Order: sequence, then C-alpha cells, then structure tokens
Amino acid sequence: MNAIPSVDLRDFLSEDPQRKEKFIREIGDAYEQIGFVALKGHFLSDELVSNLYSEIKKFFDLPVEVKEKYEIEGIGGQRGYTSFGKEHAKGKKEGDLKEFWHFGQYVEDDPKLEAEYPPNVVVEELPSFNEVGKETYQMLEKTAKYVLRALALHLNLEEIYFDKYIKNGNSILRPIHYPPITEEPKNAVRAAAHGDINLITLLMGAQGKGLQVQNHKGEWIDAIAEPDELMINVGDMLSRHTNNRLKSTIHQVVNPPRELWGTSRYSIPFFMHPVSDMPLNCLENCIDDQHPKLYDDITAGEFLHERLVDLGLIKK
Ligand SMILES: O=C(O)CCC(=O)C(=O)O
Ligand SMILES: [Fe+2]
Repeated sequence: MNAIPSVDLRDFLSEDPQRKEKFIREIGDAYEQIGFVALKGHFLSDELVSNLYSEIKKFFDLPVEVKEKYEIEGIGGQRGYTSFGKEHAKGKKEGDLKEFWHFGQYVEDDPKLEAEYPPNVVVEELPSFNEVGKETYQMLEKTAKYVLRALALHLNLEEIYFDKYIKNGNSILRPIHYPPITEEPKNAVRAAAHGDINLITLLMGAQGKGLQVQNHKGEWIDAIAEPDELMINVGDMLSRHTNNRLKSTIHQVVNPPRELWGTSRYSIPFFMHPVSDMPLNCLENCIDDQHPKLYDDITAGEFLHERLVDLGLIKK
C-alpha cells in the first residue's frame, strides 16, 4: 500500500450512499493515522492549473525591486509578497529557502469581515495573475468545503457543521517559489519541519520529490501525488478542535540532491482557515476517560496570531 492513501472526492459527491460512506471512512481513517491523503476528483480544471503555474512563474521571474513593491509592512505577510528567507519554522532561527505570495479571501457580503481582512494586493504588471489567483482560490475553497463536510460526518457532527465557520473564512492561497540553490545551505532547508496552522491544507505541486511526512514511528516518508491529485492534510486548528483525534502531521520540504540544485520548486498550498471567531475548543464528543482534554479553549483568531509571532511574521 502507498504510504499516503488516495481518495476520490467524486465518491463523496455521488448520490450513492455506499460510495459516500467509503469516502468518509477512507479519509477519516487516514486522518486518524497519517494525517494526509492524496485527493482526486477536485474542482480544478487542467487549464486553470496550467494558467496558474504560468502566471506565478512570471511573477517570481520579475526583478526583485518589482516584487518588493508588493511586500506590505504591518500585515504579518498576510497578503502580497514575502521575500526570500523571511519566514522560519516555529522554533527555528534559519529562514526557509523560499519566497511566496498570498492571495486572501474575497469578501463581498459581510462588511465586518471586509474591514477585518487586509485587501488583496494587485500585481499591476500581470493582469491575469490576479484573476487566475482568485479563481483558483474559489475552486480550492469549494473542494475544501466538501472535504470538511465528510470530516464532520466522520466526527458524528451535522454534515454542514463547518460551513458557517468557513464562509468568508480567513483562508490563504500561497504560491511558493523555492529558487535554485547556489551555495551549500547552512542549516537551512526549503521548508523546515512544521505542522500547518489552519484547519486543512490543500497542496498543489506535490508531484515531484521533496515533500516528506513524518509517520508515527518518526520516519520521514515521501509524499508524492499523481498529476491529477492534491495532497490534503490536517492542520493544527483541526487537530486541536478534535482533541488530537485527527492528526496534524509534521512535514518538511528537503533540499534536492546536488545535481538538481539548479532547479526551482513551485508549490501552491491553500491554507483553509475559518473566520477568526470560530472557537477551537475541543469537541465534547472527542473527550472521554481515555482521551482527556488536551488543549485550552482558544479562538481561531487568537491561535493564528500566536503562530504568526512564532513564525517571525508578526513582531510581539
Ligand atoms: O512546498 C510544499 O510542498 C509544502 C509547503 C508546506 O508544507 C507549507 O507551506 O506549509
Ligand atoms: Fe506545510
């Protein structure tokens, strides 16, 4: 068996109760064990994916001075550009070997949230970049909504339990560029070992080698997706909310072997966040004598703030 189980969202979307059950069982089991699945049958078309890669490559190829115009002070890197080496994993001092861009939520019907979120940053040099980013954001958000519906059923909650928390949620689409490596990195990797902050992450671009996931024996295993698959994993918010029944698994992106130093890696995670008011308090039905409550009560907004400080993106 492949170390990372593969599931097909079309099973869940089908009208066939057995196929729907099968999807819930497969993803529920995977998330109680390894915390990752490879998922096909999502809402991204090949054309959209190929347009997105072409736009983000054009963006990262722009001169540094142009990219730096889009690095906005004071918003913890939540929108626009974050330059090379700036973000480090929690507990690590060396920056990751990456630069990235953030697309955020497109709120159209909620003035309170419109005021709360920083606006999206528009790249003037590349008009299609902004449009393609928005469409991808919305298709990944739709995919994530159904994944969370399946997880709600797995957790014996109402199917639409998460819907109210993710509508206009504070999700982030992050195209990442890991540039070619030019000199021996000193204790730095493309992405140091970490758990994701959010509810679930949908990752495009896990087709080549690089991403590794730590199994419960502490071994690093390669996580490689088929061309039509997204890697989807549990983040710390969901693990906390389920009292660690669903596992937020530590993962990393290792540097390539020396003969491949000259190649870039592009990957595009979508970090699915709820609205900041969502309480992440451990669910009652995930607490019992064998599973005592592990975490203090906290909201998603408070938790995110703590973690952005840990990552070096917000100053205390
Ligand atoms: O680049 C990748 O494949 C994974 C990146 C990642 O884990 C992250 O940005 O949280
Ligand atoms: Fe990650």
